[in-house]
Amino acid sequence: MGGNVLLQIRSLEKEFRVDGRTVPILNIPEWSIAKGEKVAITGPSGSGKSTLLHLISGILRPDRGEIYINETPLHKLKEAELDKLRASQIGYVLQDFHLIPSLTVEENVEIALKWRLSAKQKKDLIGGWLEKVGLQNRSTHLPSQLSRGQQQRVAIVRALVNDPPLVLADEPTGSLDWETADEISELLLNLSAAETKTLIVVTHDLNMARRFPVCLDIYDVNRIRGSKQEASMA
Ligand SMILES: Nc1ncnc2c1ncn2[C@@H]1O[C@H](COP(=O)(O)OP(=O)(O)OP(=O)(O)O)[C@@H](O)[C@H]1O
Repeated sequence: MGGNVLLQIRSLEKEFRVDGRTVPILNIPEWSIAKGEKVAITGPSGSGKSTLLHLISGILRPDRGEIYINETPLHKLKEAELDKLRASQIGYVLQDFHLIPSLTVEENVEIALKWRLSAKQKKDLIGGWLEKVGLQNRSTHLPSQLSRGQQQRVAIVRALVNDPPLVLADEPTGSLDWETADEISELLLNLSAAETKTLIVVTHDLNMARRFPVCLDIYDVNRIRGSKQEASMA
C-alpha cells in the first residue's frame, strides 16, 4: 500500500439480520481514496451510504474483509484502539447534527476537544472556529436558539476542531433548504480545503455532489445490486 493512500478497503462485506434473514448491504471488492481527496458518494435511500461511513469510522465492524486508514488495519483493532484512532484521525459530521440540547454552542464544541488546553486556550481556539463559520456572537446560545443551518455549522466545527486528517459527513445538507444547503456545502469544502485533509461526504444532494472534484455513485464501489432494486422500489 502506497504512502499516499488514506483509505483502503479490500473484500469488504457487511450484512444485517432482519426477521431471521441475512440481508447483504455492502460488498466492496477493492476501493481506495488518496490522501487529500474530496469525495462525494451519492446513492438512493437504503443503498448503504451511512453503513459505509460507519464502517470507515469503526462504529460498525465488517463481517468480512479489510479496512485500512493510514495503513492502520481497522478490522484488527480492539475497541479502545478504535476509540483512540477515531479521536486522533477522524472528524464526523453526523446526520441531523446531534448537538447536546442542554449545552451551549461553545460547550458542544468543547466536549469534542481532545487537546489538553487551558481554559483561555480553549476559549480562543473555539472562538476562532466560531468566527470562521460566522457564529462568533452565538457561543453562549443553546442549539434550540439556532436555525438548522447554524446548528449544522456548530456540528461542522465540532468535527473539525481537532484538525483530523479524515473528515466524514453523512447527509450534511439533508434537512436544509437549498440556499442553506449550498452555503453548508461551500463551508465544508472550504474548511477541509487543506491538501492534507481528506473529505468523504455521502449525500442525496446532487448540487452538493457536483461541487466535489470526485463524485461516485455508491454502486460504482458496491457490488450489491439487489439493494439498488430494493431502494428503487421503495
Ligand atoms: N442495524 C441495522 N439492522 C438491520 N438493517 C439495517 C441496520 N442498519 C441499516 N440497515 C439497513 O441497511 C440498509 C442500508 O442502510 P443505510 O442507512 O446505510 O442506507 P443509506 O444509503 O445511508 O440510506 P439514507 O440515505 O436513507 O440514510 C437499509 O436497507 C437499512 O434498512
